Amino acid sequence: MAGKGNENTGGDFSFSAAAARDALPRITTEKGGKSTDVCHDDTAPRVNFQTIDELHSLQKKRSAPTTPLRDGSASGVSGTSGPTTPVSSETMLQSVSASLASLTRETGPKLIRGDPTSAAKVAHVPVTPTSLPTADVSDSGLKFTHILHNLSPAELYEQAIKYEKGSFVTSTGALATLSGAKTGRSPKDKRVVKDETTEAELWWGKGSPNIEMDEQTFLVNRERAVDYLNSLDKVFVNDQYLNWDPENRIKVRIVSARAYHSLFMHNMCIRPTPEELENFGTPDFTIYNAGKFPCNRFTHYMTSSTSVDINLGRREMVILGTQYAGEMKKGLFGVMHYLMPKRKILSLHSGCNMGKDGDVALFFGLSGTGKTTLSTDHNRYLIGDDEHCWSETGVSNIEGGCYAKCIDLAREKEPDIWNAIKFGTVLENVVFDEHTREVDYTDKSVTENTRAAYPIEYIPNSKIPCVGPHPKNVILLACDAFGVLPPISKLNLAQTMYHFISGYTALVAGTEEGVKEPRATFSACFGAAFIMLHPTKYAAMLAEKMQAQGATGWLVNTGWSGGSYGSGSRIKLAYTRKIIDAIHSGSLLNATYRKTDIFGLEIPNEVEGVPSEILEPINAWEDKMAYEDTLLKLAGLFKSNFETFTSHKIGDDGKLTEEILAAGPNF
Ligand SMILES: Nc1ncnc2c1ncn2[C@@H]1O[C@H](COP(=O)(O)OP(=O)(O)OP(=O)(O)O)[C@@H](O)[C@H]1O
Ligand SMILES: O=C([O-])CC(=O)C(=O)O
Ligand SMILES: [Ca+2]
Ligand SMILES: [Mn+2]
Repeated sequence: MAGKGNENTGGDFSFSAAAARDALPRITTEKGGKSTDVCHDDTAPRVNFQTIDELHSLQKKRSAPTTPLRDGSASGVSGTSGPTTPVSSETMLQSVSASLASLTRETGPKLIRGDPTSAAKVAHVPVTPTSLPTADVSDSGLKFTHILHNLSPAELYEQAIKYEKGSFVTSTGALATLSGAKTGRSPKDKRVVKDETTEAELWWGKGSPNIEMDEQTFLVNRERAVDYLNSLDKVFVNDQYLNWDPENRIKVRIVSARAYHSLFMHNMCIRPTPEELENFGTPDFTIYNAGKFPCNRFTHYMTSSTSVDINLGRREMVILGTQYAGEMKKGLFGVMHYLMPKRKILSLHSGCNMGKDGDVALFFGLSGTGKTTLSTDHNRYLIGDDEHCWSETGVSNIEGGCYAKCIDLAREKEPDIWNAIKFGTVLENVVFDEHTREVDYTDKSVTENTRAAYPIEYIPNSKIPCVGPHPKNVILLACDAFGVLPPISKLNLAQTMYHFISGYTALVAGTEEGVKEPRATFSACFGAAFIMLHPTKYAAMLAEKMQAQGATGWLVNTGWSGGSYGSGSRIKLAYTRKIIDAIHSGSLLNATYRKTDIFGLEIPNEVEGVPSEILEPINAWEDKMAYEDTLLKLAGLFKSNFETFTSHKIGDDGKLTEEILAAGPNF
C-alpha cells in the first residue's frame, strides 16, 4: 500500500517534469489562494526591532564600565591571503556559470575563482556561453563575478567577519551572526510551481503547505535572484550531498550572497570529500539564495516582499527577501519529501538515535518539542536530529549537521549541545557580552528562536555514517501547554497513526504581553510545512513499516504538568529523559498500564526515576474541574482538526482508516 498513487518512477532519479523544463509551457492556474488555508506553523518570527541599527544594537550587551569598549569591526583577522579552493577549477567554473546563466541572456556570467581582494593571484578563466550566442548587451555581461566555492569554515569566518555586519567570534569560538529582519521561516511566503505533473501529484488546497505559483512567475523570481547574485562582486557556492544512504543520495548546489549562508549549509548538508568534490558533476538540485534582496511585490502570486519558491520540474529553489538560513534546510527537506516517496522511501521530520545494542528510536514532533534535545543523548549514538529517511534497509539521516534551539541552553541540562558550540558552529541571533563575547542564552532581545548549526560530528557519540537499522520505537513528542496529555503513553498502531496525522503540539505564544492561553497547533505528519504529498500517503507508509518491523509507538508530552501554562509548569527535562530511557531499555514495554478516559491512552503505573503522581495528569492538577474542562476542550480541538482527513482512505481495504478514526478521542 505504501506509495500507492505514485508514478512507477521507483529507483529512477529523474524529476518527472523534465520535459516541462525545456519547453517552459505556460500553465493556467487558479488565482488567489487564500493564505488562511495554509497549514499552521509555529515558527512565525517575533520582531523586536524596527531598524537595522536597532537590530545590531540588540546583539551586544554592554560590558561593565571598566571594560575597554571596541568598535564593531573585528580585528586580528588576517586579510593577507585570500581563500583558495581545493578543487581543479575549470569544470567547476563552467558548471557554476551554467547554474547562474540568465534565462533571457542565455549565457552564463564571467567567473573568477577566489576573493576579489586577492584576484591578482588568480587566473581568469574565460567561460564559454552555455547555449545560444549571447544576446546580452547590458553592462552586467561585461563584469566578472568571483566564486567562492566550498570554502573552509576558517575562510568563511574571515569572509563573514570582514564583510558581514553582525558577525563576531564568541568566547567559545562559534560564529555569531544575525539573520536580519526574519528570524524564523516564512511558510506563508512559500510557493510551489504547479504544472501538469505537480498538479496531479502534490497536496494542494486546504491545510496544504503548497501555495501555487506558475512557471512564468517562478522564472521572473529566478531571474531577479540570478541578476542580483551576478551583480555582486562575489558569490558563495556550496556543492554538497543530502542523505547518508549512498544509493539515494542527491547532489545539491547552494549559491548564496553571504558567508553565513555558506557556512550554515556547509554544516547542515553532507560534506563531500575532496575526491567527491572533484567529480561532483551536475547538481540534482540548486538553490539561489538572494535573500538579502526582496521580491517584487507587483509580481503575480506575491503577497509580501519575501518569496521562497520551489520548482520541482526545474530542480531549483529561489529565495528572495529572507536571510533566515533555515529556509534552505527546510526547502531541501521539502524536495526530499517529494523525491523519496517516489522511491518507496519514507521521509520523516524526526530525530533519530541508536543504543549500544543497535536499537533505533525515532523522535517525531513539531518545532520546539524536543527532537534535537532528546535525540542528543550521551548514552546513545546520534544518527540525526531533524530529517530522516526510512527505506527497505533501515534509516538514514538526510543532513550532515544539527540545528539546535539555544534559548535557555544550559551546560548541565544539555552538555553535548553546549559543547558543540565551538569553532565552526553558526550561532544565530544570540546576544553576547560586547567584550568577553560570552553568550547570554537567556536573552530573547533579538528573538526566541536563537539557534546553533553545527556538523553532526561535533556531538561526540554521533554515528558516522549516519545510518542505522529499522526503528524499534517511534516516539511522538507533543509539548502540551494545556497540561492534560500524560507525560508518557503507549500507543497501538491505529493510535500512532491518529496522532501522526494529527501532529499536535501546543505552545505558548512566546513572551507576548497578555497571551496566557496555550495555542493548539496541528501539523500533519508533525511537519505539514514541509510535506509535498497528501499526509495520508506518508501515514500509510509509516503504518506499513511499523507493522513490518514490529515497532512500538509512544506519545510523550514534553510540555506542561499540574495545570496549563500559567498555573502548571513544564515537565522537567530530567523526568522526560528518564521516560525516554525506559522506552529505550524495554522496561516500559513490560510495565503495567491503565487506560485514560476520552483519549483512551495507555499510561504506565510506574516509570523508574519519575514521581508516579505526575504520570496520571489529573493527579497533578489541583483544580480537578478545570482539568476535565481543559481535557474536553483539547479533545474537541483534535476532533475538529481531524475532520479534513476522514474522507481519505488508508490501507488497501480502507480498514486502517476506520481503526484510525476510532483511535481518536471519544466523548
Ligand atoms: N521536558 C522537556 N523535554 C524536552 N525539551 C524540553 C523539556 N523542557 C524544556 N525543554 C526545552 O525545549 C526545547 C526543545 O527544543 P528542540 O531543539 O529539541 O526542538 P526540536 O523538536 O528539535 O525543534 P526544531 O524542529 O524546530 O528543531 C529545548 O530548548 C529544551 O531545552
Ligand atoms: O526549520 C527551522 O527553521 C527549524 C526547524 O527545524 C523547524 O522549525 O522544524
Ligand atoms: Ca531541532
Ligand atoms: Mn525541524
